[in-house]
Amino acid sequence: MNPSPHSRPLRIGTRKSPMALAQTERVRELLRKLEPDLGTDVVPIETEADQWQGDLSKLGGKGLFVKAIDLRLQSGDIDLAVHCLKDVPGDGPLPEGLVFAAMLPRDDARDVLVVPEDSGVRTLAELPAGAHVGSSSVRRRAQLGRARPDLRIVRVRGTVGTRLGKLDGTKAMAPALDALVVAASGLERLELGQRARQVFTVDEILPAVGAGVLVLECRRADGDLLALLRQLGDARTLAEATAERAMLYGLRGHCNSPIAGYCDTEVDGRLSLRGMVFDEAGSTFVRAHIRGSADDPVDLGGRVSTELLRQGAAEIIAGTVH
Ligand SMILES: NCc1[nH]cc(CCC(=O)O)c1CC(=O)O
Repeated sequence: MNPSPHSRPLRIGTRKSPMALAQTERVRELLRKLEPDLGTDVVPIETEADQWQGDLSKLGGKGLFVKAIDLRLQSGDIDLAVHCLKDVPGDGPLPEGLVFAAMLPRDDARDVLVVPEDSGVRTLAELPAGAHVGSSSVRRRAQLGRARPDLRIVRVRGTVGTRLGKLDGTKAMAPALDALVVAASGLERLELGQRARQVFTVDEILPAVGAGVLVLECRRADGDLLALLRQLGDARTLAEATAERAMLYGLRGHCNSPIAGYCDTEVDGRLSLRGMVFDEAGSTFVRAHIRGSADDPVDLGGRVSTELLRQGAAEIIAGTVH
C-alpha cells in the first residue's frame, strides 16, 4: 500500500526562472506517476540571487539561490524544494531540520558552446582571435582562459533565456557577443538543446560539482513524504554527487569558487573523481584524478581534496577570491 502522505496538495517551492519551473514540472510528473492521488501546488519563490545584478562570485557562495526557499521549507510554508544541486552550498550541513530526500538521475553535466543563430562557428577553436565569449562563472572563465587565452570573457548574468537573448539580440551593440558557455542540462530543460554547437568533454571544461543533478529536499520530520520521495532517488547519482561534494567540503568551496569536480562511474562500478582548482585567469591550476569504491564516496572526495590541498589549492583559492 502507498499511503498518501498529505490530504492537502503538496506545496513545491522553486525559483521562478523558466529553467527552475521546468525542473519542477518534471518532479510533479514523477510524483503523479508514483502517487496519482497526491495533488501538487507550485510556489514560485524569488531568491536573493535573482535580484542580484552584480558579479555572482561577489555573493560569496552563500547559497543565495536556495536560502529563501530553504527558509520557507523550515517554516512550513512549502513541503518540498526542488534545487539544482550545483546551487546548494557544500561547505557545511543543510539548514536545521532539512534533508535531501532524493537525487534524480543525473542529466548531462557538461558545458556547451552556443553561438548566434546565424553564426557558422562550430567549436571554440573556430572562434576568431579576441572573440567575446559570455560567461559569468569563475570556473568557466578560468577554463576558457586556459584553452584560449586570447578570448575576451564577458560577464553575462541572468537566466539561460536572458543570456541567449543577449547572444542573439545584441548585434547593434558593441562589442557583440560571439558565443556563450552554458550548462547542457539548462538548455535541455528549456527544450533548447539544439542550440548547443560544441559539447565540451569533461577534459576540456570540467563541470561544476553537482552539475546536472536535481535534488529534492524536505523536512526531516516529514517521515511519510520523505519515504515517498526516496523512491525517486538514483543510487549512482547519489554516490557520484556525494564524492564531488565531499571534495568541495574538503576544499571549503562553493558554487562560485574556482573549483570544478566531476565524478563518473566506470564500467567496473568504481567511481572516478576529477577535481581542479584554478586562479581566475586559468594560468595557475592544480588537478587530481583518483578512483575509489562506490561504497565510500566520502572517502574518495576527501582523498581528492587532500591531494589538491597538497598541491597548493588553498593558496590558489585565497588568491582568487579577493
Ligand atoms: N546558477 C545557475 C544554474 N544553476 C544550475 C544550472 C544548470 C543546471 C544544472 O547544472 O543543474 C544553472 C545555469 C547554468 O549554469 O548555465
